[in-house]
Amino acid sequence: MPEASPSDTPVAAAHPALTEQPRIAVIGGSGLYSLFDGSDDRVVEVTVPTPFGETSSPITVGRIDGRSVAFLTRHGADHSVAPHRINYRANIWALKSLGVRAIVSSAAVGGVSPDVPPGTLVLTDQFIDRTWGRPDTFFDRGSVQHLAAADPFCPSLHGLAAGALTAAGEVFSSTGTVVVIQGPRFSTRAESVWFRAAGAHTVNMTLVPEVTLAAELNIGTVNLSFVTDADAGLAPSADTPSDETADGTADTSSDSVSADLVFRRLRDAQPRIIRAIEAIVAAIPVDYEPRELIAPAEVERVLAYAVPAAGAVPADGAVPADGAVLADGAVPADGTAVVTGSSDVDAGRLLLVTGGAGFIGSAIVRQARDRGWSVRVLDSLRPDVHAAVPAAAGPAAAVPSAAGPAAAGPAAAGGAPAAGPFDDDPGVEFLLGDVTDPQAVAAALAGVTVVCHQAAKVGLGVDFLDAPDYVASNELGTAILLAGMTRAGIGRLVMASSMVVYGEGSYRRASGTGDTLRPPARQQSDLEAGRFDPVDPATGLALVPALISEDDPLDPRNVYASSKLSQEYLATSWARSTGGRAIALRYHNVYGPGMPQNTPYAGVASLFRSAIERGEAPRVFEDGRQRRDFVHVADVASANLAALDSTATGPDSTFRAFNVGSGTVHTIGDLAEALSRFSGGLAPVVTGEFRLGDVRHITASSERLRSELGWTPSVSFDDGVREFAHAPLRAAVTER
Ligand SMILES: CSC[C@H]1O[C@H](OP(=O)(O)O)[C@H](O)[C@@H]1O
Ligand SMILES: Nc1ncnc2[nH]cnc12
Repeated sequence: MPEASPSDTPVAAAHPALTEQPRIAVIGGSGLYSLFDGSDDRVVEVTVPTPFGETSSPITVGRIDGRSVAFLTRHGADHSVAPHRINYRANIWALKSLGVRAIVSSAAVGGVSPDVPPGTLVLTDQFIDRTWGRPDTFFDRGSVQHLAAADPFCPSLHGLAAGALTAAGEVFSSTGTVVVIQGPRFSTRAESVWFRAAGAHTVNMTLVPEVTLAAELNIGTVNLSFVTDADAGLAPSADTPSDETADGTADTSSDSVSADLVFRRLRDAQPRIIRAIEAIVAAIPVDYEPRELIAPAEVERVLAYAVPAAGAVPADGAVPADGAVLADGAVPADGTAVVTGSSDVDAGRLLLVTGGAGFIGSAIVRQARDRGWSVRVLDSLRPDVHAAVPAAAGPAAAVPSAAGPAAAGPAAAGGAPAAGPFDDDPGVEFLLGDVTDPQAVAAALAGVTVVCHQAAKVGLGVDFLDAPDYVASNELGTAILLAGMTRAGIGRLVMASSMVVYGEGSYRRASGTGDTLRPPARQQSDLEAGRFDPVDPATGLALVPALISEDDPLDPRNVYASSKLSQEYLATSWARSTGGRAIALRYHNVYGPGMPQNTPYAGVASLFRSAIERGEAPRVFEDGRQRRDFVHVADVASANLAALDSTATGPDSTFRAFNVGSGTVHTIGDLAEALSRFSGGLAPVVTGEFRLGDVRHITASSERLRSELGWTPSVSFDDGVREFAHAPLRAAVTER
């Protein structure tokens, strides 16, 4: 029992419901869902909100041997949190915030070595990590820290625990290397044999990253494991006398692992395990000081991360306590990134917007910030779109990008933090880098909950020589992003697609009879002769344009279009093979403030606006009667936010495409006329010129987006064009 000392004086509690700081915590593994006597009215239950989301369970604070001790059960009180989905960061951050310095963790383990047969208590002192995709550090943004992990468990707590168990008359193994597997499945026989050959004694699913996260916050951990089973069955070996079966293999089937066996053995052993835990707790001196493996100032910085406002994360469990998916919501507590109290389920969490410095991307970033997200932007600031490029602050060892000509510019920064377009908002982290650069993508994905993929080379382009750049930027970029997401265990994606995947719009026969149909690509000779409208081959009459729906056939007619469709197919394959949820938003004609001007990739609204600004008449191609759906960029951004929300729930392995259009049909001539009128510029000139790759009419039904995601556009054509007539465009790109 510890001697009373001056530092025995209770320390003021960090939580309003507590009168004293618990310096010691017990984390209960399987079978250990409560520690204190329920009838003890001094036991207090607290729910600690964290920057990383919910803890596995509320934390109970009671007394062991006169000491205030916090208890948290790792899988939740009803064992509802699977090992790979435990929100380890939330659990450890919450304990640290209460003042905990020492953790006694309990775990059920399988024995893979004859040294630790079922029934053995083991003081684990080493691990081999076979987990993946778990957010496993507090230092993945802002400041990078590298934990010295040679002895991940605290040697002094280990010594104290060994002494306490010996004094209590326990028989135990004072050393043990655990292999931590991803779970929730158990190991194959081959894996089990391999673990043993690698020198491991036990196997478990939860000790990593729990112990290293605790160490990152300078909390010492001692682990008490109970061997419940012989894993896949001990492999025969020279030093193992085994019961042999007829075919000569070892018969350890009675101890082979099953969940039932684990829970049964834990139940039987529970009094012994609790006695051992109590003995260890009692042996920890009140003045125990953990190792300072990380500079205290860095730990303080993590502790100072802003906690989402109450209500930002529903308490009803709508957001699972899921470290792997919820990932990083941590933001510096400088007041700038604190959640505004929105009821957004993802508020405070980290959203990656690729291409977030672009016209549409930056509108998404702004709306996401308004909704309480933390946002990271990965953007290469392509010189063919972005006029002014800040100097890269990244490493000199540039990682070349495959994005073709554009890569010669700032894209080579490899995902380094850089001065960028969001410098006025510390809640936005800007990384200069290209989605075709796997290292930049890996850096950008760290700690991310959901990805909004806007980075792309857009527009009809100059000529076919643009093809490699379209394919590299859009197809290869998406493949690299999806591979990175798979590696990082991120399962939610919203991506920018385009109406161009349909090719020509949808039409009906003049008679109104029959299904909708799709005319073939227009002929040069027809266009030269001013025959712009597709005709019904059967009657020679002009076809009547109809709204296109997501189930209409896909018919990409240029390289840009095929690259967008390929992005959709990649996302479909990714969702199918990883269990992810992907949404593609097929944008119709987006316009609004911040549109890039005078590039071959700019939309028609920007070309008209630029002409008017130069004092020229907007030049309208064909006869100006081409029908389009002009949708304001703010509405496109809100569609993205609705789509991002919807990926938080619903079935896994899904891909769904949605049109994004205003629902009102206008002609290109209407747009030119309205822009001239609202800006007081020259009236448009209808030139009869044409581009072979253009389609005649294409207008969207956005019914699916409205009915399934509850989205409605908020900017009317008149209001939007009036504003756009005077709104700033993105700076002009000059030759470099
Ligand atoms: C049926 S095994 C369940 C569970 O138990 C073990 O660990 P812990 O005691 O930390 O919960 C195992 O690794 C699994 O996580
Ligand atoms: N055999 C085993 N493998 C992984 N985790 C376990 N927990 C208890 N037994 C286990």
